[in-house]
Amino acid sequence: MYQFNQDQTVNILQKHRPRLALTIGDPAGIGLEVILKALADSEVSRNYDLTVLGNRNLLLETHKQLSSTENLASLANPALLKLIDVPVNREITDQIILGTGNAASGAASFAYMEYAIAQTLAGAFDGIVTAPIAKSAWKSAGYNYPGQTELLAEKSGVERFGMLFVGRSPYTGWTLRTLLATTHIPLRQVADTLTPELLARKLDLLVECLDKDFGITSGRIAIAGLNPHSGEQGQLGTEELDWLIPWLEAERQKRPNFQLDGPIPPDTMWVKPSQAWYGNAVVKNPADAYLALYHDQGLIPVKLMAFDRAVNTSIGLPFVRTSPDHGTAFDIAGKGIADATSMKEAIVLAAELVNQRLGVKQ
Ligand SMILES: NC(=O)C1=CN([C@@H]2O[C@H](COP(=O)(O)OP(=O)(O)OC[C@H]3O[C@@H](n4cnc5c(N)ncnc54)[C@H](O)[C@@H]3O)[C@@H](O)[C@H]2O)C=CC1
Ligand SMILES: NCC(=O)COP(=O)(O)O
Repeated sequence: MYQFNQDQTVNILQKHRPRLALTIGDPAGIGLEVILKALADSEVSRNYDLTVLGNRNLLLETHKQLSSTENLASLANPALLKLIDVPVNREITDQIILGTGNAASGAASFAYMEYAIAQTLAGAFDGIVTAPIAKSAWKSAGYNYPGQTELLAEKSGVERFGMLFVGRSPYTGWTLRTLLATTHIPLRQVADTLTPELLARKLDLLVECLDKDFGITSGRIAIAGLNPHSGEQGQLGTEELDWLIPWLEAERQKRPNFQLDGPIPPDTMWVKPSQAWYGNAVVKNPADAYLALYHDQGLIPVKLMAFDRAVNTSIGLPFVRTSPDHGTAFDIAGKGIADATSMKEAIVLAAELVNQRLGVKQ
């Protein structure tokens, strides 16, 4: 039997074009616009095998509509795109109103996601890049999920998963990685939801992901406190003294490869990463990753630094999933002014993660 030598194998792997499904998200939002804009970039469309999952008529209508706005930007030619028309009842698509998320737009975006997940689990794609959906529209359509992440995890049969935001600084090239310990829950529930077991699971996932997806096997992880000034020795909240500090101490014994800093006062935790991001001060040792304890603790700084380019990455799934960090932006849908950088970054990162997992030299 013919045997490939190592160089030939590397060659074949190098030619692998990551096969990515791009779901169009909530069709009343800016999903189709940012996809058409991102795919107009030949670097993106040439290097990856991209298939849009959604609705052909909506794609053509969006292209026509955007071509007639004053804010004309380069758009991909819909005729040249690979597209799968996901079956959605015509009565539903007829009720989609650009700029207004409703039960119909929720039902449609849910159908695109379900289709993408099933096809990816069946091996048709290496990963999924999802345009934004509105959780409220899913709820109106009868689907009660906090977000796409939980649907992806449920359909993939995984219980350990996480929401990691990755942004590459256009100023310094430094990469900000922020994992959220809790995600879409009311603020009132955060303190009761956080436990040493939950944080240990998230830290495990983060360490695995740094290795598998970014080739980082040692370094520094910064972990936020919960209360102002990390509790100020119990005066401003006791979670740090009660369990966060002892938990971190135990983790340090278990993970000699990583310096675990924390609990860092949540307001000052973001000073060094912002300096590393903007390059306006010398930062000796910015962390390889940041663990924020709740949604806004992590996402306010991420969006201040990187709203135009951060990527939401689901970790712990059996395949790659990325998404832009922004939402459906119903207020600007159809106006032609949506910035597609984050969508482009989501596609590029998904492809890099696929290649990294396949062991392809990048
Ligand atoms: N990955 C996802 O599926 C996400 C979905 N969402 C959903 O999106 C919906 C709206 O959420 P919001 O909090 O209003 O956030 P949003 O990100 O949709 O909008 C916030 C503001 O940023 C602007 N904006 C957003 N993306 C932009 C872009 N690419 N270019 C230019 N301007 C942009 C909007 O016009 C708006 O003024 C919610 O239902 C939320 O659940 C929110 C975040 C992520
Ligand atoms: N704030 C992030 C967000 O809403 C993304 O949610 P998901 O739909 O990716 O789970």
